[in-house]
Amino acid sequence: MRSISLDYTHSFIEDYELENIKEYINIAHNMLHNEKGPGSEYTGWVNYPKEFDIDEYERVKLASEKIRKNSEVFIVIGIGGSYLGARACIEALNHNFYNMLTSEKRNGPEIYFVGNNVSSSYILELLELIDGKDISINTISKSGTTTEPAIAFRIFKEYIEEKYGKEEAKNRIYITTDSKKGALKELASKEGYETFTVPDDIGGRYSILTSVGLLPIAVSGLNIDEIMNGAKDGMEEYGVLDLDKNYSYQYAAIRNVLYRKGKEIEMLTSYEPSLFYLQEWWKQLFGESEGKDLKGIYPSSASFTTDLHSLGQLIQDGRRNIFETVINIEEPKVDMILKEDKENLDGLNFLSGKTIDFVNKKAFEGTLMAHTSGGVPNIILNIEKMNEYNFGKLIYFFEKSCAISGYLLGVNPFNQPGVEEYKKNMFRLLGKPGY
Ligand SMILES: O=P(O)(O)OC[C@H]1O[C@](O)(CO)[C@@H](O)[C@@H]1O
Repeated sequence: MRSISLDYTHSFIEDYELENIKEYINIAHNMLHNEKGPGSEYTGWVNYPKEFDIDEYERVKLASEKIRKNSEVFIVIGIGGSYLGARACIEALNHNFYNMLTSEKRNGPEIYFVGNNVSSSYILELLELIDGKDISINTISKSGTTTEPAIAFRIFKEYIEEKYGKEEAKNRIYITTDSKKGALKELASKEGYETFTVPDDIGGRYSILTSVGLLPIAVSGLNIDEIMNGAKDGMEEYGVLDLDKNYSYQYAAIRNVLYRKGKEIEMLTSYEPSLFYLQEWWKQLFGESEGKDLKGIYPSSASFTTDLHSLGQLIQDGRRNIFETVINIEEPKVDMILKEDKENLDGLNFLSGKTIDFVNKKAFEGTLMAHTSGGVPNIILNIEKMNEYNFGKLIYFFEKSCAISGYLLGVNPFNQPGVEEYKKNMFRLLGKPGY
C-alpha cells in the first residue's frame, strides 16, 4: 500500500479513455526527462531531490538553528513561489494555531509572511505586532526585483538596523535569491548577508524543496530530511513510465480528459483547514504553468465542510463545468471521541462514541455522493497521514503531474509571460523610469 494513492473511480472516466491518452503521456514524459520540451532550461527540479547541493542544505540547517535560538519572530518576505510553498508546509504540518501558542509549546519563533501584497495596513500592523521582540528576516526573491517583497524588505531592513545596529542586523538578515544576478544579490554581497540560492534551472513555483522553502520550514521546527526523503521517493515512484502504476501521470491524464470534455474549472478541496496554503501553492503551480495561449484549467479551491455552506450550492446545481480533486487525509493529527450527554438537548447523542474525524469522513463521503450524483467528476487523492515525508512526496506528485499536464496541453509549463502585464502598467502609473 502506497502512502499516497489516487482514486479516479468517481471521475466518470473509463479506463479506455486513459488507454487512449497513454501515448501522449509517453511523449510528455520523454519531453520532460530528455529536456526536449519548451522551458526545458527550468526543469532542474526533476532530479533535485537526489542532486541538491548538500553544502547549502547543511547551511540551511545551521541558519535555522541559529534563528530558532536568537529570534522570537521570523519574518519571511516573498511573493508567489517565493513564499507559498513554505507557508503551505508550515501550516499543513504544524499546530493549527502555531503563532498563538506559548513559546514553550511552539518550540520555535512566531512566523509571519510579508511582501506578498502592498497593503500599508498589513505591513504597519505587522510591525506593531512584533514590536519589542527579537526578530530575524529572510527575504526570498529569485529575480531580486519583484516590487512587493522589495518594498517590504526596504522597510524591515530599516527596522532591524534601527533596532540592532547595522552589524547585528547582518546576523539577522538572510537572503535567498539568484546565485549571480539581481538587485538583491548585489545588495546581499555589499552588505555581507548570509545568502542562499534559488537554482538557475528552477522557477519560483517549483522551488519549495530548495532553500526557498526549506529555510522557513526548518525554522518552524519541521524535519526537512524527512521532506526530502519523501520527495526522493516521489521522484522514483512518479518517474515510472507506466500510466497504470504512476498516480502522478494518472492525475495529469484525467485532468486532460476532463478538460477536453468541457470541465474547465478544477476545485482542489480538503476537509482540513490547515491545508489552505497548500491549496494556494497548488493554484499558483497549475495556474501559472497552464494558463496561457488562451488555454488552461482554472485552478480554484475550497475548504470543506466550511465552503459547502457557501459554494456547495453552485457545485451541486450550477453550470456543469467543474471537477473536484479532493485531498483526503486518512488519519488526522489528533482526534477525540464525542461524549454522551444526559439531557441530549442538541439531539446529538446518536454521535456519542464516534470521533470528530469519523463525522468529517462521513461529510466527505456524503459530499462525494451528492456532487457525483450532480454530475461533478471527483478525483480523490488519499494521503495516509500528513507528515513531513508525505508532504515532500505530495509536492513532487503535483510538480510532476503539472509539467506532464502542461506538455499534454501543448503549452510551456515553465514560463509566465502574462504576469508581466500588470507590472508594466503599475510601473507606468507609478512613474518608474523607463516605463
Ligand atoms: O521570486 P521572485 O522573482 O520575486 O518572483 C516571485 C513570483 O513572481 C512571479 O514571477 C510572477 O508572479 C512568480 O512566478 C514568482 O513565484
